[in-house]
Amino acid sequence: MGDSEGSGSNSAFLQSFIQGEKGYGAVGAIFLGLLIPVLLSMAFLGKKKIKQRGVQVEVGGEPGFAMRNRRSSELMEVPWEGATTMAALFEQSCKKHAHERFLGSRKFISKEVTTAKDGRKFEKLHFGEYEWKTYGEAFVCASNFASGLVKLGHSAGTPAAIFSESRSEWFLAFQGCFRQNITVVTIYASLGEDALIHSLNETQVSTLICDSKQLKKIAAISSSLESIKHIVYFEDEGITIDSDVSSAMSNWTLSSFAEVEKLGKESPAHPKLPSKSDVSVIMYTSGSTGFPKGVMITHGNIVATAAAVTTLIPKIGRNDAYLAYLPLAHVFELAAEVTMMISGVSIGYGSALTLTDSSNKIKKGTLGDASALKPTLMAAVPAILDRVRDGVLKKVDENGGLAKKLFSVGYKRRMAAIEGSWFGAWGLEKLLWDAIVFKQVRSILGGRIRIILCGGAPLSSDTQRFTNICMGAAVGQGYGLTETFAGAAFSEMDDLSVGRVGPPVPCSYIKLISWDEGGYLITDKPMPRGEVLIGGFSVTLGYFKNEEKTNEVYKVDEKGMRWFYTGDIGQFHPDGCLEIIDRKKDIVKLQHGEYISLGKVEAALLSCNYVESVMVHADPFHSYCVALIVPSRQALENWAQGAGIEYSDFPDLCQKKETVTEVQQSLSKTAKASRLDKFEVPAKIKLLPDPWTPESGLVTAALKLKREQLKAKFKEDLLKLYG
Ligand SMILES: Nc1ncnc2c1ncn2[C@@H]1O[C@H](COP(=O)(O)OP(=O)(O)OP(=O)(O)O)[C@@H](O)[C@H]1O
Repeated sequence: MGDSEGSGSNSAFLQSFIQGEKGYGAVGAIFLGLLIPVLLSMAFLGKKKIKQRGVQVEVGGEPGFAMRNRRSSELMEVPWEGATTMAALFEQSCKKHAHERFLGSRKFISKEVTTAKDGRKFEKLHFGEYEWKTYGEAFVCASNFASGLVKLGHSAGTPAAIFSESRSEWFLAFQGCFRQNITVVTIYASLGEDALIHSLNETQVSTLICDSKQLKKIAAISSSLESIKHIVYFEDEGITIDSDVSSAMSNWTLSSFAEVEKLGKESPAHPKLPSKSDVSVIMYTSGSTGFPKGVMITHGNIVATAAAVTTLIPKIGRNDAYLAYLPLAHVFELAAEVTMMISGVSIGYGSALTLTDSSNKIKKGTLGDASALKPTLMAAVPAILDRVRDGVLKKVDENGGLAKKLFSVGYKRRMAAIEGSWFGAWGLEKLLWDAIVFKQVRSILGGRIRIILCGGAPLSSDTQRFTNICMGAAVGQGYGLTETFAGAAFSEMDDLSVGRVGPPVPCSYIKLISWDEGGYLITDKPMPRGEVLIGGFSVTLGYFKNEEKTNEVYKVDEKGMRWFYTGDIGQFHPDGCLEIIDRKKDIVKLQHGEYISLGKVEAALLSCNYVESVMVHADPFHSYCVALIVPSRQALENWAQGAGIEYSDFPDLCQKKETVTEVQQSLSKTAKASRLDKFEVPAKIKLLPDPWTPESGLVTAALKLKREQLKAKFKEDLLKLYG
């Protein structure tokens, strides 16, 4: 009774308010207009249940806090019965999708060299449409290639190496090798001479498969290569083989991919198929922590990761097109392409330098790879997405005026919606912003991207949001290592949170163990924290010819499960998702006992407008850190112009006292906004004019810092900063 009276009087009150009994009608309507959504969203938030994505699980081995994917109580090993090896998976997938498009390459039309105002020369390429091989044709081609290798005389029991940029022949040669159970050594096309010689000799490779661009490099080191007998090269139009190259290789056979394929077609060999425990790949790590290590990956490891990841990409299938441009020698790209293959996706190859219509190597007026393919899926490492974001924001800034205002309002409205607010832009308003602002941004990547797989390094929250809003794509963040054939954690597409890498993939467990020395404990509140261990079918055999290192970081528990100790530090959220918060090797204890996490500080400083690349260095015998910075040329030159600074060239601008002060002040602001501690803000900095590229050996192919190489190259500068 009381209740009904209460509600009756309430409704009477509201009624009178709306009807304007006291003259407040319009104000009342506005008030209600605001109040109702607030009440509704409070009610909604109150009821919102956390979606459980990972489930705690009891496992063997060292005590810790372990999690599995909620989807399957048993770890997943294969995508379907009988597909236990890469060779079986390839054959079955090719049969299943025989008439679908599989591997696509763009037709080369012409090449020209242009000269910039400052005299620098640039190669510009003109490509045509994609030309495709179906799954069925790819199987025939790989089988012929395998027979060709036998006919060529490849010694059974020795590995073959692939040393090339990503392209369809890479994938075909890779699959071909498995039809004769040949282990494949993968090598980055950007690898320097010493590391190349080391990896080829260490693994005693007898057949080296490469793109024709690499032939000169190989000829130059031919006298240091101990085991090579055959070279197979992928032909490229416009590249001919010099006589010096063939004479340096006179002790070896030298054949093109097409010749080997033809050889095999003429004399087919019986397939010699592998078993799941055979080593399929020896993959060298990217080398962010020192000299690359050769990881022995079994057929079972590849199959398990691909099977698990396929279940996590909604509606993946033959209607999808995947843009492949990252190096296949990196585990993340290889795992992604095998996942695509399982699902009958078409894979179109491109390159980082020809990706968009305005890419460096694309001739003006011709289409970049993304415009030609119009992909629905692609992979990226965070550094690439950061660059896309910076590029778009710079362009918006340059345009200024109404376009900039609209972008800013649209972005804020969509951001509010994505972060769960009822007041953000949903429904029709979302469509409107997409049409007037974001459609143009999306067209850079062909306009159809629905999911971007991102992994290999931490992705900043800003960039993840930018990708969601401007690219209209969900970001599937993958966490993994070469040692676990990528498969460790993968975020789900309906999870709109940032900074996390999702629950364990269904083929692996993830366990946190306490790291007392670093102060990360599984008993920590509100979330358990500790070193990340990965156990299950994706965990590889260990390091090639390095038992000591293998025994240090791989352990088998009493139940026979293999665990890999990653050295990464993570924490588990209540929904079972993992967040990577640190890396053991990146943590330095300063003179007064504070711990500084170099990676964390670098990630924060990268959001400073002036910073293109940064390496923070901390000497344990000092109480502060210092930093090497490659500044953003355009940002610095704009500032110099505005501030009336005179300089002869960019290196001169970088060494000016005023420039260093300006960048340092800006860094302090960024550090403050990111809530860094005082000891985390670099006390001194050195500005370096030349960018760090994989070719310079200062960053990995996934664009991660190679600290040891950077420290060696800039030893004098670092000493001076501490002087
Ligand atoms: N999504 C991610 N978020 C945060 N860090 C990641 C993510 N994915 C990978 N990483 C980092 O990358 C590492 C694995 O990289 P990779 O296997 O390429 O070798 P590397 O560690 O860079 O090279 P090396 O072992 O030679 O130093 C992980 O240990 C982790 O530190």
